[in-house]
Formats: sequence, structure tokens, C-alpha cells
Amino acid sequence: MPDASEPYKSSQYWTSHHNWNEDVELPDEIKFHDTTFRDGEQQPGVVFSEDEKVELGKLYSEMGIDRLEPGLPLVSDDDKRAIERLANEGLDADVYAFTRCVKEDVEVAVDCDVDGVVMEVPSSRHLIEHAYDWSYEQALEYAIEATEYAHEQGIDVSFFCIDSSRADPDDLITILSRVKEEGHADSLNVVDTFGALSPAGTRSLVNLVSGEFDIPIEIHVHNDFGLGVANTLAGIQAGAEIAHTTVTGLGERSGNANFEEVATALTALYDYDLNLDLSQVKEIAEVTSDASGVDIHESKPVVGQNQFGIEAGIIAAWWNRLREQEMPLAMYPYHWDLVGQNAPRIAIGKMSGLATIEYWCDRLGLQAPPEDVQEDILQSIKGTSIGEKRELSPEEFVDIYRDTYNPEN
Ligand SMILES: CC(=O)SCCNC(=O)CCNC(=O)[C@H](O)C(C)(C)COP(=O)(O)OP(=O)(O)OC[C@H]1O[C@@H](n2cnc3c(N)ncnc32)[C@H](O)[C@@H]1OP(=O)(O)O
Ligand SMILES: O=C(O)CCC(=O)C(=O)O
Repeated sequence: MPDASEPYKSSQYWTSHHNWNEDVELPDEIKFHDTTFRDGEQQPGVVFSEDEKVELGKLYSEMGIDRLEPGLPLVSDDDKRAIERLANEGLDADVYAFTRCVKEDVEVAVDCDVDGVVMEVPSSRHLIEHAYDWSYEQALEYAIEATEYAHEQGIDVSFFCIDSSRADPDDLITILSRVKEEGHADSLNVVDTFGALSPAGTRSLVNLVSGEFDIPIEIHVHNDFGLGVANTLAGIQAGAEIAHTTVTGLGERSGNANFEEVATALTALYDYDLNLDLSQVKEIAEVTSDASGVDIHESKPVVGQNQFGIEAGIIAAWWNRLREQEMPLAMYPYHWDLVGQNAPRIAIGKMSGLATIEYWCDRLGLQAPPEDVQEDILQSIKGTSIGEKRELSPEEFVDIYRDTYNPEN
């Protein structure tokens, strides 16, 4: 447990004290709404099978994700079956279907036994008039009628205004208040469809909406400027209680806010106690990646395979000393166990130093050579790595060691 006077430091993380220089207020409870199987699946080429949605959905729920949005039932019979199966699994997570403001969509969602719907309507006039060929009044009418209809069917309505971030603020507030008064909304989504917000802009927009309405606010953002996670955190800091995320950050264009990163950041940057088993995130990201067919980049925060990798000799020397003194967090912001990652490893390559040789000799039970021989081994490692343009395997290290040094002589 962190010391209350140093909330940025615990056995699991050591982040910056500067994060605590300003008062950061976070909601009492933060929930995760997973949209991997809906918005994530909108990434071109990604297809989750019915069984994959069900199996992964169960894992997400077991890990502690609060809500699943497995799709729009009308997209395919497979999706409808997946939604229905998940809704009837008795999961801890609630199951919501995505719908348009269309009665038929709601009827099919109700048939699937979902707990609620995320019901979308465009809110910016440029989309309403040019992309949908509707009038603003028509959009209002569809939204009021369909949200009221869904409420009458006894399911929750999470009302979702597409392009909230670029809608005229008066138009946005008008849609939200007319729907709340004449239709129905259990919660309101602040939606950055085109990833067009900055963190400050996100705070301002969430403040605008939460200043007008006393119901839960959800934050749904895209990652077009690489700010999906930052904007989700900014929205939460402004009072949004439900974060829409996708596992591995799947989604259209540059994806949605990445679940693993938002959850780890809340935990390690703000000492926030999420009701989640973070130690499962690496494995869950990997099985999701396998099912989606989209690889996890090696440098991806939290779950990338290089998150705890070291090649540079100076850093390898830090690791050798800090490991011996059991001070790993002196050189990492969080412990690998927090997120189910592999322990640090020292790669062998162009950037290696003498500490790399010390580390590998120790690991492989090889006698440490005298310093001049170590220097020869190091130059041979560097030369091979430069020639091959890659890191070397432990077997190649042993070959170089044996070619260069014979402890019998
Ligand atoms: C942005 C979105 O609308 S949803 C998010 C993106 N996700 C998807 O598109 C999911 C994948 N899509 C699909 O499988 C298909 O496009 C379907 C099943 C959703 C629709 O099938 P399509 O054959 O493309 O539908 P089609 O083009 O005939 O009609 C869409 C109708 O929905 C209407 N519609 C679209 N969005 C909404 C909305 N939010 N509220 C009310 N009506 C809407 C359109 O105005 C159009 O109405 P019209 O037939 O009176 O012109
Ligand atoms: O338009 C879409 O893709 C669906 C809505 C959505 O997910 C969004 O607006 O971000």
C-alpha cells in the first residue's frame, strides 16, 4: 500500500510527485465500458467470430470490466447470437447493444435480453445535414422517439451524440436536454468521433455537459492525435464516470482509447483503486490480438513485449545494480507484476556494454572472463549485431564467448 504522504510510490509503482501538485479530483467510482467488439471491430479487416466475442467477453467480465458492448445486433446473425449469449451468461458485466435511433434496432436488442442500449444520433449539423441528409429537427425527433421507446421496453439508455466534440455547443445541449426531458437518457456520452479534442478541450466539454445535467457522463474518444488515453483521463478528471475503451486500442483510423493504458494510468498515476484485476491485462490483450488478427506493437505501452526490455549498456548496468539492491522501481514507473508483464530482460546487441556480459555470464553459469577479454567479447557482439541488424540470441552469445575465451588457458 502506498504511504499517504507519497501516493505516487508503492510496491507496484513509482510515478511522478508532480502529478500531485494540483488537486486532481476523480469520481468515487470509475467504470469501464468495453467497445472492442463494436467500435474496435469497425477497424477495417477485423472480424470477431460469435464464439470469440463470447469467450473474450467472459474474460473481460472476469477481469472486472463493468460493461460490454458486443455489437449492433443488426450487423449479422452472428453478432445477434453473441450479444444474446453474453446477455444470458450471468456475467458480472452488464451487456449493452449498440443501436441507431430506430425502433427495429431496439426490438432486436430487447430480443437479445440486453441490460441496455448505447443509442447513437449525429449531433453536429455538418454530419446531420450532409452525411445523413436529415434536418436537425429530424435528428431530434428520431432521438426523442427511440430513446423513449427503449426506456418503455425496460432497458437502460446510454445516449450517444456522434461528433459531440465538433457540434455547436447550443445544438449539443439542446439535443441532450430535449432527449432527457421528452425522450429518455440514463446517462449521456461525450463523444469525440474524430479524435479532434485536446485534453483541455475534453475537460471543457465534459464540464459543459456535467454542468447542465445531473446524470452519469460517459467519455468515448478516438485516438487520431495519439491523445485517446490522455483525453479519457481528462474527461474522467472533469467528472466522467464511465470510460469507453477497447482492448489493445482497436478501432477505426488510429483506434479508440486503449483499455490497458487507461486502467494502468489511473492506477499508477493517481493511485486509483479500480475494481479490476490488472495482472490479467497482458494475457487478455494477447488473446484479443490473436482473435482480431492485429499484432501488438513491441513498444505498445503496458502490454508490448519491450515494455521491460533493456539493450543499452548503461541501462543494463543500472539494472544489474538495482536488481541486486531489490530496487527495480528506481528505473521503472510500475512493476511488471502489476500488469502481468515479463520481468526485465537484457538484450544482446549493438548497444550492449560490459554489464550485458556480466548479466549473461551470471545467467548462463559462465565464468566471467578478465576485463580485456570481456572487451573483445563486447566488440564481437557489437560487430555481429551491426552486421546482422538485429539483437543476438543467448546461444550466439555463448558461441562468441567460447570463440573468444577459454577459461582452461
Ligand atoms: C454511424 C452509424 O450509424 S453506426 C456505427 C457504424 N457501424 C456500422 O455501420 C455497423 C455496420 N453496418 C452495417 O452492418 C449496416 O450498415 C447496417 C446493418 C447498420 C445498416 O444496413 P444498411 O443496408 O447499410 O442500411 P441502409 O443504408 O439501408 O440504411 C441505413 C438507414 O439507417 C438510418 N440511420 C443511420 N443512422 C441512424 C441513426 N443513428 N438513427 C436513426 N437512423 C439512422 C439511415 O438514415 C438510413 O435510413 P433510410 O433507410 O431511411 O435512408
Ligand atoms: O460513427 C461511428 O462509428 C459510431 C459511433 C462512434 O463510435 C463514434 O462516434 O465514435
